[in-house]
Amino acid sequence: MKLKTAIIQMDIAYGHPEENYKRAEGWLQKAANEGCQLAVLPELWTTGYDLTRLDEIADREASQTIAFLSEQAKKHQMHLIGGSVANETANGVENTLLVINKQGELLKKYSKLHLFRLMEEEKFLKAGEGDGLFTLENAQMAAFICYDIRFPEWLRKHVLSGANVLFIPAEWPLARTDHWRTLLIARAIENQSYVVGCNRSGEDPKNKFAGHSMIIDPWGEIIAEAGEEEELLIGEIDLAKVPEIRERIPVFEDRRVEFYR
Ligand SMILES: NC(=O)CCC(=O)C(=O)O
Repeated sequence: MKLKTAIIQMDIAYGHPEENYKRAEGWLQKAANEGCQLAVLPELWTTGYDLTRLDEIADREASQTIAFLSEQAKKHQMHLIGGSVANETANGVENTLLVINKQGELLKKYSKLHLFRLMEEEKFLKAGEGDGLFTLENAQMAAFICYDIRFPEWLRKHVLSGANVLFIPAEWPLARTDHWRTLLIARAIENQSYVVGCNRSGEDPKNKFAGHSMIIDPWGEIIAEAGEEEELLIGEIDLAKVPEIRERIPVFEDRRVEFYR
């Protein structure tokens, strides 16, 4: 199965959800015009990191964003890894990723497991407690959010459950571009899986962001990589490559878990 995939490396209007819905609508139209079957949005794309105003701008139960993405998915017949949003729940505000299929159905909500202190997430957000697994087009996939990629054991747990396409929406600062690129490539090589990292571009009052979204194949080869600026990045995910690579180097057969359980 092959999936023509669009990464929407957009700039985000700080604290302005209505403006960001408009921007995302424009980018999704462009992805549809290019014949993409799946599109990925960045982390916290409706609000950016305007965390001190979450009481005004968070999306209650992510309902407005789910309605928006569902309509867009149906209109363009495109699966959406709908980035993440500030999701106001009874538990507090979570940083929640949404997966919507092309029929407009919500397949998955995943709330960021590891909160990132350098951007004060722990002061304003509640950490999630669920996994990132979902099935799309009969293939098992998983999604994570930004800082989560620094925890290889978390991604590996999903790969051992069968996921072999790993999506990572992010707001990763320019100051650590090398970490972003290196960690994404490493996660692809060690898990012999596709890695699709969707970062934002632009800046907010505290950070300039790296861009450099990437699609990396299970051998670790970069299929597509964006620059720092806004861009619609397109590449193909070919699931047949996964068993091919796992046969070439049978890492999963060679594990000796009795020594490192
Ligand atoms: N939004 C984030 O989780 C940023 C993570 C990050 O910058 C890092 O270095 O890790």
